[in-house]
Amino acid sequence: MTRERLYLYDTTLRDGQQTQGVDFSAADKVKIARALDALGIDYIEGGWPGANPTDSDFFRQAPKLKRATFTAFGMTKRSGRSAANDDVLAEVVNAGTGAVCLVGKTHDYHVEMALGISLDENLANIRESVAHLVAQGREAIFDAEHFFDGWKANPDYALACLDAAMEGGARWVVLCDTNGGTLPADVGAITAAVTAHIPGTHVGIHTHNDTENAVANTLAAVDAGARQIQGTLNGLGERCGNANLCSIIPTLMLKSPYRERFDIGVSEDGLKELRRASHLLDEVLNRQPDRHAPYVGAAAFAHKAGLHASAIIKDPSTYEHVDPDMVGNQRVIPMSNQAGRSNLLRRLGDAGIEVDRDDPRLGHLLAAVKEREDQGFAYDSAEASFNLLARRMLGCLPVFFEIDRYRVSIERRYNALGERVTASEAVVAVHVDGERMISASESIDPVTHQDQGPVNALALALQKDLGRYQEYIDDLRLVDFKVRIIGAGTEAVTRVLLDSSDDTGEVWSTVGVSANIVDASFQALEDAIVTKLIRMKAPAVRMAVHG
Ligand SMILES: CC(=O)SCCNC(=O)CCNC(=O)[C@H](O)C(C)(C)COP(=O)(O)OP(=O)(O)OC[C@H]1O[C@@H](n2cnc3c(N)ncnc32)[C@H](O)[C@@H]1OP(=O)(O)O
Ligand SMILES: CC(=O)C(=O)O
Repeated sequence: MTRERLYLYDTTLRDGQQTQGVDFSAADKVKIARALDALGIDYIEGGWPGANPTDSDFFRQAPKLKRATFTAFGMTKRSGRSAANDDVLAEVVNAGTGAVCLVGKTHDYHVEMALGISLDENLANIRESVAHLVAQGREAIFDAEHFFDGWKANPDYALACLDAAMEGGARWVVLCDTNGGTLPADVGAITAAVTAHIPGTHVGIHTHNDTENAVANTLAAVDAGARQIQGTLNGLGERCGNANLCSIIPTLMLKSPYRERFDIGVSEDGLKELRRASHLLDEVLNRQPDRHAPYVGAAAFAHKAGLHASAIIKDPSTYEHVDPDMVGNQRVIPMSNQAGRSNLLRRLGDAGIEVDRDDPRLGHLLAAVKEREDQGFAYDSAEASFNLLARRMLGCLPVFFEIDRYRVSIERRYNALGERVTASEAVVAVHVDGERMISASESIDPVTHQDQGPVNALALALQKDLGRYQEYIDDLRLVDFKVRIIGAGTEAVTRVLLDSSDDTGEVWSTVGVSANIVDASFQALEDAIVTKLIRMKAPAVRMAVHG
């Protein structure tokens, strides 16, 4: 079978920017465009030049892309003027990109209701706008807005809009499920009808995720002949999002029948960078990555149940649909009350702790994990705390410092401007190899001068002076903090999960459980610091007492 080329078109910087709460700066866009280019995306849509100052700025300082075609987005010309005299279109064309994508109406109702023009006038606007791009030497792409709904209402007219774009010289006509309500069988049937009329090598697909079917709809369109795929990183996009390229790309490369039939611009090495690109977007948006995202999520290859872990150790394919390494991800065998001995052994091996399968201490550790999970600890999320517990029970936990006591105070008062404010202070006393050190800290944000709360004050105090260990923890940062009340009434306890990081960019999670939220936080904090010291191979004062 001869292989065919599928083209990937990324609209993170345009449709992704239409997500509520997303507001890229021009610098953010440059960073994301570079990552997409490195990944092997064919077209990178940068935004709508002229629509807002950020997009205009971004196109002015457009990044030099190595292989992707940089694309500007706009709309077809308005009626009553020529394409050359339409000021909105002019700004789009003047951005000087190799390709230009214009959205145009293809649903007869929208033409008459939203644009208020005749159906023929709309066809002429599409044809002339596309021809104008081609006359300027640009690759022209036509985004056929509301195409599937339009087809259901009036297929002849929807198709006539595509024909008008093709007559104007469009390289691609892209079928858009703008409202995201079409289901895969309809997308497949309608796309097949289109590709029977216009060769699929000119047909693209743009789907929205309003029924959680954006990826399935995209694949249905490819099955029916579409050869350009529009989508976004992490499925960002208007309302519920667009088709997620982080799911589509590995599916095309690793799954039958796509891997046997198609080539895309992403190489095997590029595929390993997908997870990084996904996380880069989260970083830009200051969002926690979705742990359960297919292929790229931290839990995408996490095997919690004992039966799964036992078989995984014998052959990973027993519970994995692809090798995590191929998408730059890794297998995780978390510890939890679902775990058996196999989970435990695997997890210990990952942490560099070698134990014989028949070692009786394994049974004690397993029982301890299950008992502590019953109390509220969550070791499947807090791998670092699991490692510390295991080390303690197996007699290989280094002791660096010991907490003597801590104290936290919170005050609410009125400042000099008469505003109600809070102030948190903490004092921590630690012993390091016989030397007692006391540190105090208050928790004030240096920029906003706002109180950052008692846990932050404790963290600052604990990290302020650890004597000879101070140099090892200078780059330690707390990056996320989650609090959950477990149980109810007088039995309720607080669980705190803390994510920490350092200059390596790696993140580790720790957990604390107590009836007191500050104490639960302090436990998680102490585990985070001990983990950092172990990671840094800091010399221990001694080993913890076994068991
Ligand atoms: C399906 C999609 O997601 S397409 C992408 C949508 N993205 C955006 O809208 C974000 C960027 N848009 C904008 O910043 C603004 O809408 C602008 C700058 C483009 C236009 O702003 P304004 O001139 O103030 O118009 P406004 O946004 O109020 O309305 C859109 C106008 O475009 C017209 N229009 C809509 N689609 C088209 C089209 N395909 N071809 C021609 N005209 C169109 C509408 O009829 C309306 O005109 P009217 O005000 O005469 O009724
Ligand atoms: C063009 C586009 O974003 C849509 O129709 O959804």
